Amino acid sequence: MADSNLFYISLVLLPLILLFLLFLITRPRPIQIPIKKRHIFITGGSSGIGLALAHRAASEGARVSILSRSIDKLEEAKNAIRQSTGIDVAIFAADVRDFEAVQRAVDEAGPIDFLVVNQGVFVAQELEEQKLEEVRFIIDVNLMGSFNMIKAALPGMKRSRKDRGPGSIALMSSQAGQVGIYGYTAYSASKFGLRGLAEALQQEVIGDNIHVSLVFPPDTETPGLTEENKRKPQLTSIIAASSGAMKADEVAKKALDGIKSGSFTIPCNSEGILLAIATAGLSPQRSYLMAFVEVVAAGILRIAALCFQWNWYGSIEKWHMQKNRKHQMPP
Ligand SMILES: NC(=O)C1=CN([C@@H]2O[C@H](COP(=O)(O)OP(=O)(O)OC[C@H]3O[C@@H](n4cnc5c(N)ncnc54)[C@H](OP(=O)(O)O)[C@@H]3O)[C@@H](O)[C@H]2O)C=CC1
Ligand SMILES: CCCCCCCCCCCCCCCC(=O)[C@@H](N)CO
Repeated sequence: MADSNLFYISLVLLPLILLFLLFLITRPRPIQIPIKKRHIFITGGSSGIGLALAHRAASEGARVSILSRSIDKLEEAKNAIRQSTGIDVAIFAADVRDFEAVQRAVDEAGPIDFLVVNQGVFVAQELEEQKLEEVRFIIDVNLMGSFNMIKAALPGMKRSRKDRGPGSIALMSSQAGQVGIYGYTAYSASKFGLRGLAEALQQEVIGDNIHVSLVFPPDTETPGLTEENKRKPQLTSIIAASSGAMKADEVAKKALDGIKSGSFTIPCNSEGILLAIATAGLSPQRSYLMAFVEVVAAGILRIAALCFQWNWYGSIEKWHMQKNRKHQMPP
């Protein structure tokens, strides 16, 4: 009798002790970063997720700047935001691959509170088919372009922190930046790269009251995705369908809410939450409740991950078999 009481007490007590321990040790500490009347600078803000973010930030009362290459698309975005919110955003035409151009834009835009590094290009193709030039292009825009943006904006962001309160640097990764996917060798490499950048950067800028976020969207309905879908390996589509597609505005809402609460990892849909827990690794975690979930679910999610791999390798095998059968067919 006494034994079974002890069993039930520890069943409740042990998780509570773990919860309390995690409450004590999770770092960095929780934070809220207000957005009203503060300056948000969004790269790739003329289309898709970036444009949806600009809309949202403007309607929440932020001062918004957007940067991308095409001035026509920027003007169009500016008009669309003015029509729906009555607010004027500042536009900057620059290629993130050009550091001097990026620096000029940042200087002209004034002190930044929220930097959202969202520009990105994606062409899904097997590495054997993909030209090295295209690999380089993807890495240059997605990864080196992000370095250029952060290098240009960081000194000003640091300087203005004392009078302006906490700041944020958010990077737009992808679920293909949490797990490698067929057809995304270059793209996944560029997005995995952002994670290393973000984890290291957070340690470097925490002392300046700057908080780093990484957003991991699934397939999202944007002009970029429409373009990508025109030539996408079948297996890429099959595997990526493991995670449900979203609308740009839904991703923008998740992203902005996560950024305002200083979350390091920002998943966007329910598969994304599973992925975030399964790939938590050594990423910082501000929420002791999420840390608790990560600890308790680690084993079972590893099993889930292995099931996904089992399913994906099954699809790959089936695809090869069908291809071979076609080849063997008599003319
Ligand atoms: N849509 C999706 O399925 C998903 C997208 N993502 C990521 O979200 C981000 C946004 O994607 P999405 O909205 O779909 O993309 P879009 O193609 O719709 O928009 C991309 C934006 O980036 C700008 N851009 C592209 N290259 C450069 C460059 N060299 N310098 C400056 N700006 C540039 C584009 O403008 P311009 O061409 O005029 O320069 C445009 O404003 C990307 O980082 C992408 O990898 C992540 C997961 C899923
Ligand atoms: C353990 C639990 C696992 C949970 C489910 C895993 C599902 C993974 C699906 C990955 C989809 C990747 C889409 C990339 C979208 C993108 O970035 C492109 N559209 C280019 O823009």
